[in-house]
Amino acid sequence: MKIALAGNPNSGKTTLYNALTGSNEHVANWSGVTVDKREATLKERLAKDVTVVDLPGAYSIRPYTSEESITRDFVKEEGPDVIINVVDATNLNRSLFFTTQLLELGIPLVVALNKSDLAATKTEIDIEKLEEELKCPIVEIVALKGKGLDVLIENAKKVSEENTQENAFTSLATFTTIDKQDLERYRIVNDIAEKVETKKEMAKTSALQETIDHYVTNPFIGILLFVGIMALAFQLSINTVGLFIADSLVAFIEGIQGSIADSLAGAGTNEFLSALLTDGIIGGFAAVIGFLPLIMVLMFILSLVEDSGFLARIAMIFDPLFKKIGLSGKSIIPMIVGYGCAIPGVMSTRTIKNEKQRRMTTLLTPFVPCGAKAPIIALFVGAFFNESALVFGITYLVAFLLIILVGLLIKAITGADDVKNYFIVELPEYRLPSVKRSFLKMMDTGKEFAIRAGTIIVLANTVVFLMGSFDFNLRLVGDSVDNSILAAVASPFALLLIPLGIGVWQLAAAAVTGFIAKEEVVGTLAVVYAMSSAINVEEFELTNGFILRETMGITAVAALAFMFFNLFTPPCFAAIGAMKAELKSRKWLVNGIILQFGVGYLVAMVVYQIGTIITYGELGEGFVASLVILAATIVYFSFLIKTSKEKKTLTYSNKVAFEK
Ligand SMILES: Nc1nc2c(ncn2[C@@H]2O[C@H](COP(=O)(O)OP(=O)(O)OP(=O)(O)O)[C@@H](O)[C@H]2O)c(=O)[nH]1
Ligand SMILES: [Mg+2]
Repeated sequence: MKIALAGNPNSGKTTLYNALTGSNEHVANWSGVTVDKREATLKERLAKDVTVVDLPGAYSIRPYTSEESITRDFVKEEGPDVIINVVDATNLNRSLFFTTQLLELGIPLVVALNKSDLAATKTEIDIEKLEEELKCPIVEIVALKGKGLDVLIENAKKVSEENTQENAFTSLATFTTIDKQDLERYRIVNDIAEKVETKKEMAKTSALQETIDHYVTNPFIGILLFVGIMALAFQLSINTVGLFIADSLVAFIEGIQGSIADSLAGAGTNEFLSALLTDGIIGGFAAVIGFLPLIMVLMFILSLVEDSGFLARIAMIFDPLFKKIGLSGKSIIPMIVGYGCAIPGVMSTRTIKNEKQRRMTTLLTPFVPCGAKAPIIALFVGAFFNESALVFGITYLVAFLLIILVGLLIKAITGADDVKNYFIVELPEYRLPSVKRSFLKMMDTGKEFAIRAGTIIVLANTVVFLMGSFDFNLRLVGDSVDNSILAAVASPFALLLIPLGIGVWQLAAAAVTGFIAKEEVVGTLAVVYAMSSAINVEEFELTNGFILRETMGITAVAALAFMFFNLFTPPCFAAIGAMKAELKSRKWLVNGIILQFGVGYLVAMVVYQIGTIITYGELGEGFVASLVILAATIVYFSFLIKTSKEKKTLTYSNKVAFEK
């Protein structure tokens, strides 16, 4: 037997799916989380040989977005034996529109009235009456707590065996146009909802929520809170809890590293080989994995914040700005997802139906610093700044501001569409975040991070170590690393980075390898400076990471520039692959990558040059070159914007001529 879970976005389908099958698919407090279908076997305890399919949320059987069509295609073409229509009981009226459409398919259907825990405080739904109206069984459940699942599955089995699903809404078929049919459907659904539902007076909690929202959605307070929370998250992850765990972890790995080095030396192993193993492979791995506890604690806190509904408020604050750049509030969701990893973030742009908005969002999402970029931020703010927590919070804010500015730029270049943005961000309710779910998410991110550190990163570190150990004649370079292949390959890139204050081949090599995976920036630094110990968490407690500062020989302002360069140039190759899949246009992909490069480079350059003048009262390196680059960029973009305007007027006059 195959059961399909269908219903409106955010109704709790995936929560139910996880509860029914024991899976751990991503659930979040907003619409459009699931963008593809998923299948798993029902827990044996409930019934044997049953497959459950989780589908993306849909408002209507006639799809508006590509993931909604996944839902339609599945229920129409693959014909599940039963549909469980997950209905958010706090939103009955809106949900029934889709329910009536599902009933028309004639597939056995059970309505799972979900979130009945929340609904209890707000409305009262007469279940029997509703069953009569819809002519299908209705089961109250709380997916979150796994309540009512037995009854739900029992009913699903029963309707599937009877297989006599009636369509209670045959009258609708007589309407000739879709629009008229939809209007009539709204009317019918409204009637039903009125008959079966008694709304309670606004509960105290809702009133409190409104008061809170009044303050939190004030841009000034909201953004301040956001920076504060990020700073606190940093403080907790790097200075207390995360540091404590990281300390033991790194000490453990270094212990292993030491004893391997000793035994290799004892066995008289080739010096180069033992260095490759201990400094290159284990050292680089340790440098990256040392950040694991930090990332995990950070993800745990962010996941709590996300679950509480607060992140959606931050999105709200940016909504008017987003509308100004021709995006809608919907574009915010991919960006919130993107703080974990840009790949699912970019993938969730699928929920945006307007093509231009979808493409813009795809290009803007990677500007959000993902989890893999967090070690870079932590390393540099930790080593170079006294107020590291604050700088950490501000970095995320800079990312958001950059998104707005780059959005404006894209809009200016591609020309504004005349799309009206009716979309309103649905503000999920505040609630106590689930520690368990945040914990699971943290473990998930941690696992991913550890796997990457153990595979891609180890591989990349090995290559970097080898390139750094040999010259082109394949002779060991020993201490004169400047003669190595790595130095030779990275030096041309370093030239380009001079106006950014980071024209050092080691840093260039780190930035380039960052495209394999952003953690590798840290990994490469550890290998090229043979300083896994400088990245060792203990050093964060030292006077501002003096060692790191001295080894790199760059100023704090240049460190900031290096960090921004790595954060805001294009994401890793895997994320670029995701961008390619969602953009579905070579032109957008190529120009998009050029744009991301330009932006990351310019931001870093401007920060370095202006920062150097302000902080040290002198001109930065490559000052003249930077002026030339800036001027050239301005000319280039003005040209792009101008030609786009001309093209627009051209098409317009063509059209007028045609109409004449
Ligand atoms: N209070 C309460 N919250 C629930 C319940 N079931 C789900 N939720 C919450 O509702 C939100 C949405 O849950 P999801 O399972 O992601 O919803 P979905 O229907 O899969 O959403 P899309 O994938 O976007 O279509 C999450 O914050 C859940 O924790 C429930 O029974 N009670
Ligand atoms: Mg889902």
